[in-house]
Amino acid sequence: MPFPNPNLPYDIPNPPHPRWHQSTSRASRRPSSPSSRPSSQPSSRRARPSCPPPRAGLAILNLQLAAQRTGLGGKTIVELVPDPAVGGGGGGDMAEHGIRVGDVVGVGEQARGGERKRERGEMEGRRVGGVVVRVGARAVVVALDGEEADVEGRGGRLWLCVLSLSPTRFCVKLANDVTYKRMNQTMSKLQKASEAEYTPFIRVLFGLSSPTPVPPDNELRELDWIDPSLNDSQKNAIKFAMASSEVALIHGPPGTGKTHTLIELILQMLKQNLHVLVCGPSNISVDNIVERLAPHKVPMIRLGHPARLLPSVVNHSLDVLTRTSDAAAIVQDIRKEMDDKQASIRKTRNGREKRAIYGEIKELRKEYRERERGCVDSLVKGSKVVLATLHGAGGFHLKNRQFDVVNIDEASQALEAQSSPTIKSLNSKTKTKETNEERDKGRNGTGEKLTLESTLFDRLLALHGSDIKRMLTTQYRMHEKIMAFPSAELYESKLVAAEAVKARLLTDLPYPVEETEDTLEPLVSWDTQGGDFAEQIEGDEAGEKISSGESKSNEAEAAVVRMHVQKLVDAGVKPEDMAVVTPYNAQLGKLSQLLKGPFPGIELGSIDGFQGREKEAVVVSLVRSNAEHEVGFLGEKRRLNVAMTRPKRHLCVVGDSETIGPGSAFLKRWMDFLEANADLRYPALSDVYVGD
Ligand SMILES: Nc1ncnc2c1ncn2[C@@H]1O[C@H](COP(=O)(O)OP(=O)(O)OP(=O)(O)O)[C@@H](O)[C@H]1O
Repeated sequence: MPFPNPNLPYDIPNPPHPRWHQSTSRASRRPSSPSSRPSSQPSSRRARPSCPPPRAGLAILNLQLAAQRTGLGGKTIVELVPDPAVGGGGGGDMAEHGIRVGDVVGVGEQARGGERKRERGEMEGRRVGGVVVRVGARAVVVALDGEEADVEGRGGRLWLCVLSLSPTRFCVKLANDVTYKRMNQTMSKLQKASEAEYTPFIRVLFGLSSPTPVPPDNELRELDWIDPSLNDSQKNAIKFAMASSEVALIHGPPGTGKTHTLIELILQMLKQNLHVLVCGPSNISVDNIVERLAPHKVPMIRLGHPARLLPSVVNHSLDVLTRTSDAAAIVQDIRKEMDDKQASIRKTRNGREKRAIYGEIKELRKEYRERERGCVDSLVKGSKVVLATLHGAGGFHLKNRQFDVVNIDEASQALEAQSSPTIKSLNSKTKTKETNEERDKGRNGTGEKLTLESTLFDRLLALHGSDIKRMLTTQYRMHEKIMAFPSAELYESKLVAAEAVKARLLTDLPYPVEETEDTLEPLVSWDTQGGDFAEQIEGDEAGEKISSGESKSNEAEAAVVRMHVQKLVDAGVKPEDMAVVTPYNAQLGKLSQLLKGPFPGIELGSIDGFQGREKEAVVVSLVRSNAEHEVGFLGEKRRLNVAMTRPKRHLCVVGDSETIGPGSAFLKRWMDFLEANADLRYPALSDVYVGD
C-alpha cells in the first residue's frame, strides 16, 4: 500500500476467543518460514509463550474439496474437508485451527514436497481469495471472491490460510485490499471531477458554498417524539439534524446515547417518508443499529457479506432476503441449475466435457447476476432504510441509487475516503454522528485537498465551524469522578453525568459487594514510580514481533493488576463485570497468563478492541516505565480517552507517573489529576510477589 493504514492498530490485539491458538498445522512449522524457525530463546522463555498475534501462522493444510455451490452474487461456495488420505485418514474432525467465520482467507493448491521454490511461489500466487462463511468440526466453508473463481479442477490437495481476521472478532477493522482500492479510486474520481459536475450538496462538502442557515435552537420545530425519555441535548440534536438542509454533525462523547439518538432520528425521518441510507465504518457499528431498529419493525435491508454480520441481523441481510422474499423465486431456480452443473463437473474426467460445462456455468452466472440485480433492486427500493458499511455502500448494489438522507455513524472514525464513495453521487443531506473521541481541531484547514488520513467529520467542522454541530451532553455510563478528567480535557467540561449514574459505586451493584477501600472508591491509581516496575521489550519470542516495532510488557505491573483484581473479587465483584485493558499486545499476553485461570469471565482487551464497550470496573495497565520517559502509544489522546471512559463505577489506573507525566502536556495533566483526585497508592514489589 502506498499509504499508511490508519485503521490498523499499531499493536494488534489478541482475540478474546479462549480457544485461540496458533495453527498446529505443519504450515506453521515449515522450516522455510522464518517466523517458524526454532527459537533461539532459552527454553525457559519458550516454555511460557504469551498469546500470539492473531495473524501469525493461521493455516490449514491437506484439505480437499467436498462440495461446491452457488451463493449470493453468483459467488462460488466451497466446502473444504480434511483429506482422509492424510493424518490417519478417516475423514474425521479437523485439528483446532483458530479460523473463524468472517476471516478473509486464501485457498490454493498445496505445494508437494518435490516442488521447487519457484513453483511453490507460483502456486501461492494462484491462491483464490474468499471469506469463511461456516466453520464446522469437519469442514470449513468459504465463499470465493470474484465471479469466475473456483478452486476445482486442479486435482491436488488444497490449503487455506488467513489473510486478515474477521472484523467481528474485535471492534477494530483490519486491512483489506478491496477497501483501500475502492477508497483510492473514489479519491481520484473526486479530484478529477470538474466544478460544474458538483451538486449543491457536494459544494457544501467541499466548502465551496455555506450550508443553508438553520433557525436558532429555540425556534426549531417541535417533533412528536417516539421515545419521549430522550434528554434535552438529544432532542435538540435531532431537531437540528431534521432542520438542516445539507449537513449536520452530532458529537456524542462516551455513553451519551449516540445510538439511542440516531435510532430516534432515523424513525423521525421515516415519519417524513424519507428514503434513508445508514452507514458506519465497521460491520459491528452497522449491526448495532440494525439490532436497535429491529424492534420498531422498520422495513430495512442490511447489505454486506452474511458471514460478517452478527447472527441477530442476518435475517435482514440481502442474502437471506433474496432467498425468502417474493422476488427471490426467480433467482432460486437458476441457482439450482448452476449447482447441478457444478456437481456434474466433478463427475466427469473428460477435459472437453468439463470445459463445456464451465462454459454453460459462465452463461448461467451472467443470467443469474442479471436476475439477481433485478431482485436486489426491488428489495432496496422497497426498504425504507438501507444499512451498510461505508465501504459496502460504495459497492455495486447501490450504484446510481439515490437517497434522501445519509446517516453516518461513528463518523469520527470514518476516514473521509471511506465516506466519499457513499456520498459522492448522492444529492442528499448527510447527518454524521461522532463517536467518543475528542476532536482534533483545526487539523484540516479550509480548502485542503482530500487526504486518506482525514475524517469527513473533521473536515466539515473545519470548513463550516461549530454552527453545524450539536453535542450530546448527558452521559449514562460513568461515575462523576471517572467522567471529570475526560470531560474537562476533551469535551470543554460540558459533560453531565445522569442522576442515575453519577454516584453509583460497586457496592450498589445488584448483588452483594462488601464495602472496602476499593469498592467504595470510583477512582484508584497505583503509581509504580521509582524504577522497580520497569518495562520489558518483547518481540523476540515466536510470533510476537509486529511490523511497527517491538511490543512492550511489564511483568511487575501485571502483578499489581492481579493484586487489584483479586481485592475486588474478594469483596464480591464478579470477574465478568470487570475488564483489564492495555495498549500493548505483549502486556495483554502477560495479563492473560496471569488472570485467565484464577478469574474466568474477566475480559481482557487491547484499548482498540474495547472501543464502544463498558464494564462496571476497568483496570488500565499503562506498561511504560523507563528512564528515558518514552511513552509510545500513550501519547495518543484518543486511545487513552477510550480506555478511561469504559468503566461505569470503578476505574483503576496502573502506571509509572514519573515516566508517563513528562510524555506530553496531556499526560502531565492526567497524572496531576490522578494525584489530586484518585485514591493514590504506591505498590512495593514485595506486595505483589508475596506468595509467588
Ligand atoms: N435519554 C436517555 N435516558 C435514559 N437512558 C439513556 C438515554 N439515552 C441513552 N441512554 C442509555 O445510555 C446508555 C448508552 O446509550 P448508547 O449506547 O446509545 O450510547 P452511545 O453514546 O452510543 O455509547 P458508546 O459511548 O458506547 O458509543 C444505554 O444504556 C442507553 O439506554
